[in-house]
Amino acid sequence: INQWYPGHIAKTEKELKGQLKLMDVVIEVRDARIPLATTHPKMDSWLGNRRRIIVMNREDMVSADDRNAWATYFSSQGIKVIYSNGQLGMGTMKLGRMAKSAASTVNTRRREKGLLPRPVRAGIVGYPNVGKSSLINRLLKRRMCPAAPRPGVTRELKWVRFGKDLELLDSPGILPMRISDQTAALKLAICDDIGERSYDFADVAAILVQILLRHPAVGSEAFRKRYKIDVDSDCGKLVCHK
Ligand SMILES: Nc1nc2c(ncn2[C@@H]2O[C@H](COP(=O)(O)OP(=O)(O)OP(=O)(O)O)[C@@H](O)[C@H]2O)c(=O)[nH]1
Repeated sequence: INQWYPGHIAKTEKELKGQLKLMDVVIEVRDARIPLATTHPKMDSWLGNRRRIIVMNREDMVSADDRNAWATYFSSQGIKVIYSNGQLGMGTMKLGRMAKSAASTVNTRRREKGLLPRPVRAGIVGYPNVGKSSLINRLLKRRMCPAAPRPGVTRELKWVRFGKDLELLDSPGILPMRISDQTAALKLAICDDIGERSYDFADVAAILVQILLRHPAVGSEAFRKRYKIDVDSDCGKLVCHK
């Protein structure tokens, strides 16, 4: 899987850091199928002491067992997660409430300094194509940002009021992709979270088949049933060819 141009990564990183500075609370959207592959190792250091809420989007694409397992995993690290469906808008009201309460210290501090309270500023960030725009549209119940099934379509900066004490950055912050981690990159390609031009479609398909053949819940029997092909000792490439 190809690396982005270094210049492109540096620009995205700079843009993101500028946006993060403006946020009281950061809503990080991940793909619930591959939550560890849809974050960046530098995320913690970029956040500083800003509060973070992790949104596991595309909850419709994972089983209840997997949802519970990930929730347990994150809560053991003291991280709050919320599941959402950007298409149907599930989880968005709760997210609004969580964002407000996560950043309530902003106004405690302002009051201590004798300042009037101001709306809490929340921003949505995440990898390309994880569902950031869909989620913002759902939160705002309007189609403000273009939601497209194509990675990397959004830009520009504007705050939008959400209720009387929350403001939302209307354009999502895009995390620069960590393509140097090939295991993560492969998962992104498989889940269609990365542009098709960045990888060889046939190679990724072959690896996916290989993974599925070895997976206890799938295996060669599933291939036999679904595609009516015999795949016992075949490699992924051969199965794709069949
Ligand atoms: N199945 C499913 N699809 C979703 C969900 N949320 C978003 N999508 C779809 O995922 C695709 C990407 O959604 P976007 O909202 O454009 O993603 P984005 O993160 O804003 O993408 P960029 O602006 O390219 O960074 C669209 O085709 C959405 O319809 C969800 O919860 N479940």
